[in-house]
Amino acid sequence: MAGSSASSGRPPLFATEKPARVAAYAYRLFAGTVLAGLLLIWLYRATHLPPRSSSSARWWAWLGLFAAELCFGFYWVLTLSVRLSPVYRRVLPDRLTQRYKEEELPGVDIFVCTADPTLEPPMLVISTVLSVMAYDYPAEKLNIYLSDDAGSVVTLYALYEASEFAKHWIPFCKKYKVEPRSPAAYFARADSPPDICGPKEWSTLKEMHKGLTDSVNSIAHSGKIPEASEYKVMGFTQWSEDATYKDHPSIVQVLIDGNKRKTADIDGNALPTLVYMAREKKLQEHHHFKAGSLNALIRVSSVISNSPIIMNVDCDMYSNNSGSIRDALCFFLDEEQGQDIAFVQYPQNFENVVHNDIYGNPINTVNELDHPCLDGWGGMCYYGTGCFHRREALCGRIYSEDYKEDWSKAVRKTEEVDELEGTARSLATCTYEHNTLWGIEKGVRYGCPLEDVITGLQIQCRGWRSVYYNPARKGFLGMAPASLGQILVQHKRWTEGFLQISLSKYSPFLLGHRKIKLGLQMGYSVCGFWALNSFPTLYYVTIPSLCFLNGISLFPQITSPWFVPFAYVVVAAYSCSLVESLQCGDTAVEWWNSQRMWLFRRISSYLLAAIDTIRRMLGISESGFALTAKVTDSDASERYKKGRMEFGSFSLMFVIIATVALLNMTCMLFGVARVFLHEGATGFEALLVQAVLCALLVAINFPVYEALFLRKDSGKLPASVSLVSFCIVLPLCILPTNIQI
Ligand SMILES: O=c1ccn([C@@H]2O[C@H](COP(=O)(O)OP(=O)(O)O[C@H]3O[C@H](CO)[C@@H](O)[C@H](O)[C@H]3O)[C@@H](O)[C@H]2O)c(=O)[nH]1
Ligand SMILES: [Mn+2]
Repeated sequence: MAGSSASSGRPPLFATEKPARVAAYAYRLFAGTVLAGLLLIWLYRATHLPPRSSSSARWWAWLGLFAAELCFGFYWVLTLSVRLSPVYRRVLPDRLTQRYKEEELPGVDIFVCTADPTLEPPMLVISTVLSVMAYDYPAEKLNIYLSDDAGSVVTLYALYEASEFAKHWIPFCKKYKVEPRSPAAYFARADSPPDICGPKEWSTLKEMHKGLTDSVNSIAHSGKIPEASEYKVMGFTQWSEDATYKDHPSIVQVLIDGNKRKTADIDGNALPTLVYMAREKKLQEHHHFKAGSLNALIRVSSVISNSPIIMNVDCDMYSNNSGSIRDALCFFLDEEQGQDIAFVQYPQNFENVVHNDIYGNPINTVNELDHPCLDGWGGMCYYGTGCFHRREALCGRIYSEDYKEDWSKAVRKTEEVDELEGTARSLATCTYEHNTLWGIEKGVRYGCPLEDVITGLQIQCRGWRSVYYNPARKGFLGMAPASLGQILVQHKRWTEGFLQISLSKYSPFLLGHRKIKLGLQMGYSVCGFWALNSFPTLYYVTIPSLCFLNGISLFPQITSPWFVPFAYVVVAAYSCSLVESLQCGDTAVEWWNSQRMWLFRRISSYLLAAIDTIRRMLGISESGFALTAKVTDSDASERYKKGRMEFGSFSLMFVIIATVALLNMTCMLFGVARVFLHEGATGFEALLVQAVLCALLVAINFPVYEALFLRKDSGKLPASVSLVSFCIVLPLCILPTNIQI
């Protein structure tokens, strides 16, 4: 165990553990053998280049493979950074309780973001809000802010209803220590009351929650709020008829003023402060998506509560662990090791993933292996949700050793709520940031679809550290997209963001030079260069198969000693990945599914992201933020549960996927037929590796063939995609390969 707070004489509030040394050495040894295999492959490619004169197609194909293998090799070296040096954190919240009285604990501001009441239903949003309102933390110290980028009256209505329901829900949670504290998640799972709770109390609350759900859903459906007078006196009056999602004034409404204690729960206890904010939007002003709303929240909260700790979650990511605030504080408040910690990131876990998820959604290996390694290098990334920040660090402060945080500093500039709301509104106008450092040096960064990662990197480059905390009871649960199209679009946005960072002056290697460790720079680049995998992968899954069809051999014969490094690298890499996956809790089917998703993402999302990034760098296009839908229609969600991939509509990404799948099937069928007809079984000797590669690609693409030929439901691949793919595959397969290029 590292880091005892020896000099302060106080026992530490958290512990850091490293795996046994022998495991680390064994991994290094293994990595060394794979590296040796890679070097031999490169050597083989360089020394066996076919003469150009005999077959120029073979020469070109060979060169391309060499380039692809060089790329894979370098990328693999980068990925070593997320396998060496993991650390695991454990918190000791009992010590925190012993050391700090409740009134000495710091204030915490929690930000929840939503942007569209259709894609993000208000009921989902308020379930998240209620879950964070019910944290096991003194209500006077807790302030919840909801940013509604749509400026939707329906969302405010839902939040108002939630504030009423909270008066019953929070005391219930605290009295019976229920988990999780999202009422929707709780009632979906619990079918009987907690032990000491009477059935009447439980069923009354359950009914009340059902009433809330029905009323919010029906208002969301109709888009009209009830005429009843109570709603008119609130911020509802501020909506004018012509306000739209993209054009509306700033609205700040304090729904529960924790300071005034006018509003108490049914037991007479204080409730956390609850604020609704819709920042101003104008068509001609760039609003910078989520980053813009987070920065507006930082400013608005600074005049209302100004807590030294800020936590932010996406609207679909409810708190699943009521102890998370205290856990996170163990890091910040540790006298010896906490001074330079800027943020504590929790992993992203999903509530809606099914067993043997077809999209490989459980990201267990990333959560269990990659992230602890980033932490080991001193800098877990900021992933935009489920993250506790030190306000000062988020607002641009450079770390210095003599800096001491004043945890009790929360200020409230005025007692009058009207005045407060007025000041807060002026901080949420779209002109406020003109000629300021907001979005550049202050707050969350603008101009990148991955505002979170670049912001985290910048904070680390200012001398701060971050930690990763992955407790057994998950801190947060969100919604994973459950349709292929949505996943690919989401990954395209992320990949574009990562590549943009990697190719800019904010790249981890440039910005982080001498500021963060080399291992961390490489760790960032693992995702940073996702996009660059796209070209070699696309090459590897098409050219060797086409060459197989045409009888062009590109790999050593199975009897040649050069076959050994190829076989070793592939078998070693894939078995290691399978073992890791199983160790982290995935099933073998999930591993196989995630390999398929890797392939799909690389040839579609990553490829288009790379192309779009180049276009953006040339000034041809601008990056946006395609919101991920959090609702799936019921047929589609049934298909998801049955493990059917959801295609449905025409998209360029589906065309690429279908084309690669069709191409491989054609090459396999006609390639095998050609060898047998012309050369007999001995003809396979030189083509065996390609035949196996082609067969594996056919096997992994099985769901695509199903969607192309077998399925009748509305999630199959549309005929237009099949048609375009056929039109591409056909000429490719009959293209003569003996032309001199
Ligand atoms: O203009 C916008 C767009 C989005 N959001 C909010 O941002 C969050 C994330 O959007 P979502 O569509 O769910 O994107 P995801 O791809 O699921 O988000 C992941 O990736 C984002 C970066 O691309 C991070 O910001 C998120 O935290 C991370 O969960 C949601 O709460 C949205 O309401 C806004 O507030 N304003
Ligand atoms: Mn999301």
